[in-house]
Amino acid sequence: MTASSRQFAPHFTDQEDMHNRPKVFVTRNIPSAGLAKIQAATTCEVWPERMPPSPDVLAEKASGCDGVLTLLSDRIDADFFDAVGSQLKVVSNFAVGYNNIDVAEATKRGIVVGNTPDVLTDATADIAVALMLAAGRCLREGLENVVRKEWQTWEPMEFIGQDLSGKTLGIVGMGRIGHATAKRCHFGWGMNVIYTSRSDKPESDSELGASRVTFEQLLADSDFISVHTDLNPETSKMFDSAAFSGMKSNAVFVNTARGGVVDQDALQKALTNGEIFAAGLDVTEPEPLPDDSPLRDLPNCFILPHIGSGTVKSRDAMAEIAADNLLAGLEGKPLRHQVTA
Ligand SMILES: NC(=O)C1=CN([C@@H]2O[C@H](COP(=O)(O)OP(=O)(O)OC[C@H]3O[C@@H](n4cnc5c(N)ncnc54)[C@H](O)[C@@H]3O)[C@@H](O)[C@H]2O)C=CC1
Ligand SMILES: O=C(O)C(=O)CO
Repeated sequence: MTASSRQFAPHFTDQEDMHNRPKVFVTRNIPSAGLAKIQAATTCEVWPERMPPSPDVLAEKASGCDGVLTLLSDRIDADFFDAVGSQLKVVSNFAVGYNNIDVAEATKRGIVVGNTPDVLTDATADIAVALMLAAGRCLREGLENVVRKEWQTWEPMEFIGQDLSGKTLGIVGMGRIGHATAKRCHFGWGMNVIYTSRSDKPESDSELGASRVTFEQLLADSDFISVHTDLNPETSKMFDSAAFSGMKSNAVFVNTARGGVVDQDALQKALTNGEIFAAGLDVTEPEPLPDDSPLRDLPNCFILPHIGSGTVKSRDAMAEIAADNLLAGLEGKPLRHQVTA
C-alpha cells in the first residue's frame, strides 16, 4: 500500500456492514492498481462491457451513488446530475482531459471533480513524436505497400517524406505534454521550437530555447505542428480551413489533444489538395470515426485509436490516482488532483 492510498482509503473493515459503505459506479474495467482500492472500500459496481453504457444506462447505474469513476467517453452534464440524485459527491475522471464533464455545473451542486495529470505526460508525448515520424515519413503508405504485396523493388522516387532534423516545431498549447513533446524534438532532432500559449512559458524558453509566437506566425513558420491544448470554447475547431491554408505545404499536422480542436472537413480538404503534407491523429471527433469518414482512406493521414496514455505504467498510475480521487471525494477530503471550472 502506498502512502497516498493509506491517506485516502476510508476506514472500513470486513466486519462493518456492507450497507454503510459508500456506493459507487465505475463506468469501465480499469487496471487493478486502482480498482482493487475502490472495491476494498466501497460497494462498487463496474460496467463489465467493452462499449460504454448509453447515457440513460449510465444515469440509471449511477443513480443513488455517492461517487462515479468515469471515462472520457462518458458525458457528465446537468441532465446526468439531475438523473442520479443529490447524494453524488464526487466524479473522478480516468483521464487528464475533462472536457466530457460540465465542471461548472458539478461545482454549483457541490460535487468535486478529479483528473489524472502528469503520469501520462511522457507516454502521450511519445505518441505525438511517433505520429510526427509516421505521418512525416509516409509509414502508412509504406506499410500498406508491403501488406498488399505491392512491394516490387527499392523505389528511388516513392515514399519520400519530411526530415525532422533541424526543422521548426510549432507546439499549440505549451502545457505538460506540449513541453515534453518539444523536449524530445529539441534534444532528439535539434528542432527549433516555437509555441502558442495563454501565458509565457519561461521554463520552455530557457530549457528549449523556445519562443512564444502568434497563432498565425506558428502556422506560417512550422514544419511540424503538434496540438496539446485542452478542448475549450477557445480551442474548439481552431484548426479550420483558414488555419490549414496558413500552413506550409510541407507541414505535418499532429493532434494528440482532442478531435474537437479540428474542423475535420477542412483537414480532409487540406490533405487532399496538398495544402499540407500529412497528418497524424491520435484523437478524432467522434471516436471512432464513422466507417465512411474520408479521413480513414487518405494515405497521408495516419490515425491511431486514442492510445496516447496507453502504457502499463501510465494506465496503472492513472487508475491509482483516479481511485484516490474517488475515495478522497467520498470522505470529503482534498483530492490528489481536483479540477475547477
Ligand atoms: N491522446 C491522449 O491519449 C491524451 C490526450 N490528452 C489531451 O491533452 C491535453 C493536454 O494535457 P496536458 O498537457 O496534461 O494539459 P495542460 O493543462 O498541462 O496543457 C494544456 C495547455 O494548453 C493551453 N491552452 C489552453 N487554451 C489555449 C489556447 N487557446 N491557445 C494556446 N494554448 C492554450 C493551456 O494554457 C495549457 O498550457 C488534455 O487536456 C487532453 O485533452 C492528454 C493525455 C492523453
Ligand atoms: O487522459 C486523457 O485526457 C486522455 O485522452 C487519455 O488518457
